[in-house]
Amino acid sequence: MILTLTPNPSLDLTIALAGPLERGEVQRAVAASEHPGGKGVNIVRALAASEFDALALLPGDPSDAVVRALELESIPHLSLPIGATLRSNVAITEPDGTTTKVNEPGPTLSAAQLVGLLELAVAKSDGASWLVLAGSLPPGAPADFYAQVISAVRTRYGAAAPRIAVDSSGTPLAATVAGAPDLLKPNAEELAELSGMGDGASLEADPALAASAAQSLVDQGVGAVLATLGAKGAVLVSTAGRWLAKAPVIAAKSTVGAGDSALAGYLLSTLRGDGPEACLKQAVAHGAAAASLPGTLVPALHQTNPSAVEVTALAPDKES
Ligand SMILES: O=P(O)(O)OC[C@@]1(O)O[C@H](CO)[C@@H](O)[C@@H]1O
Repeated sequence: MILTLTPNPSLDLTIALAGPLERGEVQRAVAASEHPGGKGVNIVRALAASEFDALALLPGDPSDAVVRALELESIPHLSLPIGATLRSNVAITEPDGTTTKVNEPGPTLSAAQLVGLLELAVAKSDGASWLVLAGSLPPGAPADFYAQVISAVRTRYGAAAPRIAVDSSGTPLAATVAGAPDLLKPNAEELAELSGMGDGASLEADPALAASAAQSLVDQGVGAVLATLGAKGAVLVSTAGRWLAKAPVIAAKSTVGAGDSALAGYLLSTLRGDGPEACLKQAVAHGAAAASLPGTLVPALHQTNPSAVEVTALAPDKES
């Protein structure tokens, strides 16, 4: 089973425009859709669509729109009541696939509620294959909240602990590196910030540089880094090697949730017992399929085409 923890989930509203976004103008939308979101929620939506056993843990009252949407869509979840309304995030998509995202901060969680979420993650980790710590942290959470969860789960289960993946950003992501998670899934910008090498644009343009940046995290004890590089594809770096997967050419409709789908594809591929190259292929196939769907729709396995993804091994850095 794949377990995800999303401390700051959202109701994702996607608004599609008929033309480019014009700042300061009134524009008419041609379509709008709403889905329960947050990175870990999207990962479970993608896994459930492919009938993989997955469970999303999140804060949220039974009456909250996010929790009700999860019920309605039959997405496996367990929510911890917090007595506050979860956030709404907005994505505006243009016909060429350009997506502008505005995310609310989310409700403040008390120390007791955060302990409740951490304890829920520890309890539900029993027998799980993966635990994914996903998304931003809500106001009130300490920056090392994910690091605390990693430590608590490993203390509780030792060698039987699930493998731990982190899909976050900024300080909450950086604070997990010392805890040696099994997998990090940064995008180019997050990888640049985390490694101190280049910037988002330069890592997307130069996958070898992205691989070097990922290597610097593996050298610090991270099990593997799956770095998504937008339309360029993704690189996977671990002690076993480094690979680049080129993304197939697609007509992008909305990139929201593409990275989450890529991680879902990678995780389900590990559960099939695939090797690193096949896992990377499935990740990029899932990400591409998600980007070609409108809004935050996530693909099922049968909607992905891993055979269209080309994977090549990358040479190690000269000094490593
Ligand atoms: O504000 P965060 O937690 O970093 O990201 C939240 C979010 O943008 O991530 C998902 C897409 O990856 C969306 O479902 C959601 O709105």
